[in-house]
Amino acid sequence: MSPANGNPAAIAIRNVSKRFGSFTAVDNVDISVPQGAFLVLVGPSGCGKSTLLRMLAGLETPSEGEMAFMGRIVSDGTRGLVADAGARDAGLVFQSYALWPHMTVAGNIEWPLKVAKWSKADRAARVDEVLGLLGIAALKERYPAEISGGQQQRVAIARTIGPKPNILLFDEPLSNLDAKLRIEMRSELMRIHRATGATSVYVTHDQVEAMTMASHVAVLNNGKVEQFGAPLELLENPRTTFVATFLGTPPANLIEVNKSGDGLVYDGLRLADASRAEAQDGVQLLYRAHDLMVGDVEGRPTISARFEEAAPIAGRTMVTAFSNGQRLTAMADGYFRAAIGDQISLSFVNGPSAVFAMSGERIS
Ligand SMILES: Nc1ncnc2c1ncn2[C@@H]1O[C@H](COP(=O)(O)OP(=O)(O)OP(=O)(O)O)[C@@H](O)[C@H]1O
Repeated sequence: MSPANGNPAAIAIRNVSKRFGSFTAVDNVDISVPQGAFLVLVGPSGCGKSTLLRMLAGLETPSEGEMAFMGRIVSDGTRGLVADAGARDAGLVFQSYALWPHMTVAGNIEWPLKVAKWSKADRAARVDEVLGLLGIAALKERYPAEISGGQQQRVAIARTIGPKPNILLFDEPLSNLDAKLRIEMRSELMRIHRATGATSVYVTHDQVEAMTMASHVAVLNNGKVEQFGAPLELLENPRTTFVATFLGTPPANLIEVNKSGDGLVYDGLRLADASRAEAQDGVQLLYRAHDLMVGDVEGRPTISARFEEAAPIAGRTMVTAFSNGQRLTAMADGYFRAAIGDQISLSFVNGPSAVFAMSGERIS
């Protein structure tokens, strides 16, 4: 449906909450994305992402708030209104493929087109088109039991995009695939998203998936949106410690420090200027892994830590070590090895990239 005037958001979620009894699974979520956006809902298990997606799909009714696609209300909690799946113009891909076992690949893809009353000729042309788009034309006459898990997932995606929905909804669609296939399918999905021109919403607990695929990311925690924005904006400008430590690879370090004189001090070591903490006495400093280097660096604060593990990444090494019971992630140039339990030096080569109150809110 075309917008009446201006450019309404392809998807607008307005103050939506969902309660199950006295439990609030989705808490006053308010986000909008433009047409063609790839919105990723990311967060730990139980944070409410699937419930939010199920409301977008029309499988759950909001307890409060409303959802609009292209300016048209599709769910309204106050009135208990939920437009059915057909009227929403949205297609859903689950993590389980749920193909119809008694139908061939072509039959599976054709079925929703039959339901939507496409002509026979149009159906045949569209089935061939999406088979080509997903690179599975050779599997056309096979049955689901005769193809691999990765191929089944492609068929499920082909079946969903067949009727050309304006909105594509994905619920952890890659979680059943092995690591290599998952990376391949990530780029495939992006290609399909662009080729269809649809607006996509994608649920995952995998922050790497979120950062690689998204045009917009909503980080959810306990049913609330902790932060919403472009992936790099969230990485460079996290508003809370939750966002700062949930996003980013390798994981970031949060170091608790206290004010002492004009400095912020960790274990007797001055790490930053006290002015960074404003009026607070104790704060948390954020250091990305590359801000903490293995070894002594002249003129930089250095601590001793107990070596735990080393993982080579692109010619460098990600090192995990413990200091005062705290897990730290640092980088070493080239390949680095030590015996578990060895004491190693870690240097803070850069200042903290952010300062947070003990409550988790950003200060500076
Ligand atoms: N039908 C239901 N009745 C009661 N509680 C529910 C229902 N559906 C979900 N919940 C609860 O709501 C919360 C959010 O669930 P949801 O499935 O949306 O989380 P999620 O972020 O998708 O988690 P996961 O990554 O584990 O799938 C959970 O605590 C869950 O137990």
